[in-house]
Amino acid sequence: MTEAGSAAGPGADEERDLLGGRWLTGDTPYGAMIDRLRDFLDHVAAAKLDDATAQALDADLAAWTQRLTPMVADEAHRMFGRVRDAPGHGQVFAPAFIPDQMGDDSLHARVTFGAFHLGANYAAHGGAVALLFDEILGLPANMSAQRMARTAYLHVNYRAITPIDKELQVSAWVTKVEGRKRFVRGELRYGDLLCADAEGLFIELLPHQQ
Ligand SMILES: CCCCC/C=C\C/C=C\C/C=C\C/C=C\CCCC(=O)SCCNC(=O)CCNC(=O)[C@H](O)C(C)(C)COP(=O)(O)OP(=O)(O)OC[C@H]1O[C@@H](n2cnc3c(N)ncnc32)[C@H](O)[C@@H]1OP(=O)(O)O
Repeated sequence: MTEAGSAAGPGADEERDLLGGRWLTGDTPYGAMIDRLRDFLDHVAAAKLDDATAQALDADLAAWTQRLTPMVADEAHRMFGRVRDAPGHGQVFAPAFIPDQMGDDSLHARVTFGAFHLGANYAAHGGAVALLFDEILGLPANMSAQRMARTAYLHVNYRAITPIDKELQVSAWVTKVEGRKRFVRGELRYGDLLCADAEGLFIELLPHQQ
């Protein structure tokens, strides 16, 4: 594999997005690998390893790092975070959200935080919740934009513990558009319980900022 587009196979989605890259679909070998990587990170985070297991895993990871090093590509040809129908669109740093409804100015999704996103006491890390909101609010902020909109601020209110390993509901909707400015609100719920809400300002970039 030398570049993302050619490696993705016949299932690859050639459509280009606002960032100038390609979107892939989950039925590609890359999509399957990313699903496994997310699951792997949750298993690493949840496990108590003995020394022999840690050493074996370290050796395997070192071999894979070496194998991947010559495949480093420029940003437009990278695949990470570009699997349209994978949880968290294949960005395993982000919690595993699955969009159910996506309009021009709103989004409803399910999300499950795993062990990888644990803060303490089986609750999600506050930074992971903020990361989720950046992704989830950023999508409707960008859907109808001509150019990419960047986060200018993101205000998160933590209202209750956000549990891991439970399916949660997350929503985001544009509340106001003023020139290049898009104001977006979001909520994260576990059933009737409001875990967190957020407000973000996203600013559409000028041509020279892209
Ligand atoms: C699952 C399927 C997916 C399918 C998706 C398909 C398509 C979508 C494609 C792509 C979208 C992809 C992903 C989206 C997801 C996530 C998005 C994450 C985005 C980020 O994670 S991105 C990284 C973090 N982000 C930064 O790295 C920003 C650093 N920063 C800057 O790059 C500049 O700062 C910039 C450009 C923001 C503005 O700079 P600038 O020079 O262009 O504009 P300026 O400063 O003049 O501000 C203009 C007006 O905004 C007001 N204003 C500015 N800042 C304010 C603030 N903080 N508070 C209140 N007001 C503020 C001013 O007061 C003025 O207001 P006024 O016009 O009224 O005077």
